[in-house]
Amino acid sequence: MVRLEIKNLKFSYNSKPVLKNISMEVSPGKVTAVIGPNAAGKSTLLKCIAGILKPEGSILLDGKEINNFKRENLTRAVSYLSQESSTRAVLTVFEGVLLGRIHSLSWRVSDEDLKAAWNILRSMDIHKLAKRYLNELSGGQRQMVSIAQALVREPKVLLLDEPTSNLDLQHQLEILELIRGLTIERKISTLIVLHHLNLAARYADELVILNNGEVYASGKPSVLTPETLRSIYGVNARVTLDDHGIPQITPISSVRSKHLA
Ligand SMILES: Nc1ncnc2c1ncn2[C@@H]1O[C@H](COP(=O)(O)OP(=O)(O)OP(=O)(O)O)[C@@H](O)[C@H]1O
Repeated sequence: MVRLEIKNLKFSYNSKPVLKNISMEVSPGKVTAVIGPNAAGKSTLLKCIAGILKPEGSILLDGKEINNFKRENLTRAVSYLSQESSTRAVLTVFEGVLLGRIHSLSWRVSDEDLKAAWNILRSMDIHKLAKRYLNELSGGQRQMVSIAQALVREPKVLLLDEPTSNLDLQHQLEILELIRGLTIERKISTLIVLHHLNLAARYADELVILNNGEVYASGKPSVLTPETLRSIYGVNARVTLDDHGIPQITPISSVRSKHLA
């Protein structure tokens, strides 16, 4: 169980500021969704937390700066699934998932590693793909395998960048249910970038709305109000609450649109 804290995070690409003083927390056993328009800085934020980019400010795991972690300890604790994960290696699905446990694989694959790979393939209902080659899969199947690679490591912190972007509706729901279930069961601190606002409202405990490199608002899904959607996304939308008090968003028009009411 590891608490993730981010304090005054700043990052620039070639002196262009992309993250401007971000502070937020992700609690163990909770799913926090980062939402916001294109180019808001969502992927950059995840890359900073994963240790791929070196920002200013603090990223703390249980109060310890990630800069002070040895690389192997950071990759053991934090599992990161990027937006553009692809592999050119000629591997089967099973081998690819097994590689997700690279931190524990030594010269010999343990029974525990094999079991963990099978278990995750089964729980995602993709075990029938086990012997297929990764480069022969559909985009959605490949995305499922990438998610399996991230989960098989049994991380303390899970960072997922648009993990459901290529999935059909049934798989989107199944995967988000699985991620939510594992987050609660294993007390993972899960941070997930999602564009689909209704799914974010339904599956996340907390939302962080990024806009132009800053936290515009954060809190329970009820932060998604028509005013926020208009201000952040430039859309007119209706927001109703379902039986559980979860906001359901119906987009109506772009505020720029001249043709729609
Ligand atoms: N490698 C890079 N070099 C220079 N600028 C970059 C690089 N990667 C991203 N940027 C810029 O940083 C800003 C934030 O990009 P980022 O990918 O973090 O946004 P995002 O919120 O994840 O967007 P999207 O929803 O479109 O995926 C954008 O203006 C983008 O053009």
